[in-house]
Amino acid sequence: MHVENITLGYGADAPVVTGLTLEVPAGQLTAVVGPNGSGKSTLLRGMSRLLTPHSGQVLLDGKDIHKLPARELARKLGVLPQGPVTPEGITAAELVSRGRHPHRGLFGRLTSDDDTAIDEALAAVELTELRERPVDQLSGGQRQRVWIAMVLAQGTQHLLLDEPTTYLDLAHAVDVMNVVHAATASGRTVVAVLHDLTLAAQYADHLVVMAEGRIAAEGRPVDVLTEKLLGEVFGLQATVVEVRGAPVVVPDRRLAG
Ligand SMILES: Nc1ncnc2c1ncn2[C@@H]1O[C@H](COP(=O)(O)OP(=O)(O)OP(=O)(O)O)[C@@H](O)[C@H]1O
Repeated sequence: MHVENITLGYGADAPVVTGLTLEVPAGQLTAVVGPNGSGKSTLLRGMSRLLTPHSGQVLLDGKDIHKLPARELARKLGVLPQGPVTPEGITAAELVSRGRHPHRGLFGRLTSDDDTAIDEALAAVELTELRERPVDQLSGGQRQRVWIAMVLAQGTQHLLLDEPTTYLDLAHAVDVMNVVHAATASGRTVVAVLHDLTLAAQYADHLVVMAEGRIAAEGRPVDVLTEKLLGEVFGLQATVVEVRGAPVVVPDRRLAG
C-alpha cells in the first residue's frame, strides 16, 4: 500500500493531513501514533475511502483505491473504523458474518468457507461462547473484539484498524495485538492507529509518528521513539528504556509536595 502526497480534510475547513507520503511495508505491522488531533484517524479514513482526498492518491497493488469498485476493494482491504455503530439486536456471529459479504454472490448464502472464517475469527478473539449473544448486551471490550473478528473474517490481504485496543484491559489488548500480529505472520499487511506507545512499540515492525497532519518520524520503534521525540511531538517528559529490543515509555512523575 502506498500513500502518495495526500491531502485530506473535512468540507471547507483547512486540511487536516497535508501532502503526506507513506510507503506501508507489505506483510508487516505498521503502527500510527501521535497526539490527539494529529490526523491519525483522518489518514486512515483517507486510506480506506471513508474520506475522499482533496489531492493525492492511495495505491493498493498499484491501483488507486478511490477508483476501484467497492466490492473489489472490500475483498482486499478490511477496515475497523473508530467507534463503529452496532446494528440493533444483531448477534456476535451475525455481525462477524457481515465480514463475509464481499465474498458472497448476489443472494448468496453462507458457504462452509464462510462458516469456517467466522468460527476462526470468533475463536481468535475468544468469543466463541458468546457468539449467539446480542452485541449490544456485551461489554465494551467484548464488543470491540466482535468488530475485530468481523474484520478478520473478511480475510483481506490488507487491514486498517483504528484504535483496535480501545476499551480493552491490558490482557485483552495484548490478546488482540497477538491476533493482529499473527495476521502479518501469514503475510497480511496491517496498519493500526494505537494510543499506547509502549504497546505500539512492542508490536510494530514500522512506527509512524504523526504531528499536525504530517509524519514527524517513521522507522523501527527503537530508532523512532526517543525521549527527544516524545518531548517535541507529545510534549511529554519521559524516560525511555529498552525491553526485548523495543522502547518502553515511562512518563516522568511530577509529585506535589
Ligand atoms: N468528521 C469531522 N469533521 C470535521 N473535522 C473533523 C472530523 N473528524 C476529525 N476532524 C478534525 O480533524 C482533526 C484531526 O482529527 P483526527 O480524528 O484525524 O485526529 P487523531 O489523531 O485521530 O486524534 P485522536 O487521537 O484524538 O483520535 C481534528 O482537529 C478534528 O477536529
